[in-house]
Amino acid sequence: MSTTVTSSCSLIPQFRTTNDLPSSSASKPYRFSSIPKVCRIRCQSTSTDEKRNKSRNVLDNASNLLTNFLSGGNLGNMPVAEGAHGSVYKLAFGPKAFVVISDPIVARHILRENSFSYDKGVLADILEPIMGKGLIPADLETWKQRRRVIAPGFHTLYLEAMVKMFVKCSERSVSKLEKLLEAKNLQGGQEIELDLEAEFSNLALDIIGLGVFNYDFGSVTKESPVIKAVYGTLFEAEHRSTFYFPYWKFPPARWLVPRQRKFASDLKIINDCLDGLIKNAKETRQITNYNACSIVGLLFKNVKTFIHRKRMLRNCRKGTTQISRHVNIFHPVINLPLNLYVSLPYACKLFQDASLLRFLVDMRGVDVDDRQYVYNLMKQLRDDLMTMLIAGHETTAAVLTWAVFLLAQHPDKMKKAQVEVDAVVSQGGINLESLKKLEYVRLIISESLRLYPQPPLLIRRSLKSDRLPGGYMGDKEGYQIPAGTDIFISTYNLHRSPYYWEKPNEFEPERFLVQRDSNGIEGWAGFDPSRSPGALYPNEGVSDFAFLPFGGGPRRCVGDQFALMESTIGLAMLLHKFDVELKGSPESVECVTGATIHTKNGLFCKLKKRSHIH
Ligand code: HEM
Repeated sequence: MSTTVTSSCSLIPQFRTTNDLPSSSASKPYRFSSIPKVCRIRCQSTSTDEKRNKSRNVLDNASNLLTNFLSGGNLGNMPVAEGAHGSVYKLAFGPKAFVVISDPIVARHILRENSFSYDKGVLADILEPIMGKGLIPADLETWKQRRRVIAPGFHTLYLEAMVKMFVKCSERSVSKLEKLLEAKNLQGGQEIELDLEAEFSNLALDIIGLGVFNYDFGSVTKESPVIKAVYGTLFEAEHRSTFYFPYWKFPPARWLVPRQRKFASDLKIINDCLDGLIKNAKETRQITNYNACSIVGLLFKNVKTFIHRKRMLRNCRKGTTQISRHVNIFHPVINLPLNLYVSLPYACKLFQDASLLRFLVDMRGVDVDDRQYVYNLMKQLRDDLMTMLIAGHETTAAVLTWAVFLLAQHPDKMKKAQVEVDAVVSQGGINLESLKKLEYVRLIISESLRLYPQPPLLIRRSLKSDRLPGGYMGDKEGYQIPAGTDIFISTYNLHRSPYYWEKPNEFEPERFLVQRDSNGIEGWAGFDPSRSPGALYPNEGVSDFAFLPFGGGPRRCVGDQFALMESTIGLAMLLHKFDVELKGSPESVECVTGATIHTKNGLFCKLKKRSHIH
């Protein structure tokens, strides 16, 4: 049972519904939350009755005391959450104060300008048992090493191979729906009713399994112990994020509490599966002799270019530079033979197994004589894979769910998207190139992420004292915060703020095409798509940190393009075949658990085959 704290503050998410938050129902085992109960707040009332004010003051004083005690400093002049929206405010929550940020200037400071003064705080505490030292919860030192290794994995050739896989997996999902409809037709029915959220969850799981470790969960068509274990782990993450104290940290609880025993056994199933996949990837490793390219390089250009090339290749082998850059340094015309020599073997391998695991194992190498090294490498790989499995699954499923939820309420926009999709499909189908023509579908995905960001909060903890900017309408002097301050950057508030968005609560995918000036907001550069020419999707750069679906700064999502392309393709292929209507009232479905905003009881829809499809 989840407790909802009624507050007059503007901490996200502000729900339109007054329904209770979902309990940890067994019918929805895959719901994942990585944000603790303290974030699960709804703004329901603006009542300022004296009694509540008094108790709030008591709480505020208590939280100040505790925060001072824990971090040796105080939150000084920062306003307390009381009724009004604010850029920066302090929220007394039980015996602890949290700082809530709903301002792009302050978000930019924390995420980009002073990013290395913050770590993941509460989020890391919760995720560490599951993701270990994976990128999301990792401390700064670990993160620096890991990010350098993983980010290059998302290079252009990889994304190209992924697009093909997204199409295949989406076809599998759509064909399952078609079969259901055919069966219904036999009984005289014209449409099927089903929970699209569950379908999207299966699709996203299959895609992430193939994209990250070339493992086909096949969850669209079957269940397996590994899938069950994945959902079980996510379920436990949700429990942990919403429980009052971390009892699981006491070793006996791991044996005595049945759910903790189950969690351990789920983790073991997943880890065994990952270990098997890593072992297999290691055994089938084919060392591409990238250094040999340096000899061929002598034939080309001058010595300076050669040295530069050699350095890039060395880095590439170590995994410290991006393969896309590495491929680019071989000028396509001048160095054609060299280019082919390097990229063909890699491209061939991509054809067989394009997964990130393949890339990480091939590029990093394994010194089989050093057992400790191998152990660490295995552990590191496992944490990385687990992190991406979790980070890339529920988030994408939620984006697709909300996109359909919004489209079903705007049939004109659904039609517009279908016209676009039909044109692209009739000209040869969906691929990386034709994705560029799916502009409206891409905008729909971005607008869904604006209205329903996943996660709705970014969590940080200050590692040292800092002075936050005051932000729009805040204190010009800014706000001093001590080390240890817990911070929530409320993307949900930011994405729906009337200061940065016109008609902020309306579904208007076209808004991303229009420039918006800073509206007199000092320190904010406004919204300007031309700041990121050629980008397929709007980002924090074009909005100067008013649009943060993938975070911003160095700890920005590493899988953003993967996720956006996957969602665009999944949605386009569904809309090509079906008209979708919501079953039930839209107001009754909005709900949240930490990492994703999801529906209360699934997204039940009616699917009708479109008349032009035979
Ligand atoms: C629509 C889908 C997705 C959304 C909305 C999303 C959102 C985010 C956000 C907001 C962050 C930053 C968190 C923070 O600053 O605290 C993040 C980080 C991350 N995401 Fe995603 N993500 C998505 C899909 C994916 C996918 C598909 C992958 C992997 C294949 C992925 C891997 C990661 C990783 C590894 C990080 C940590 C990056 C770092 O700290 O360096 N995400 N994601």
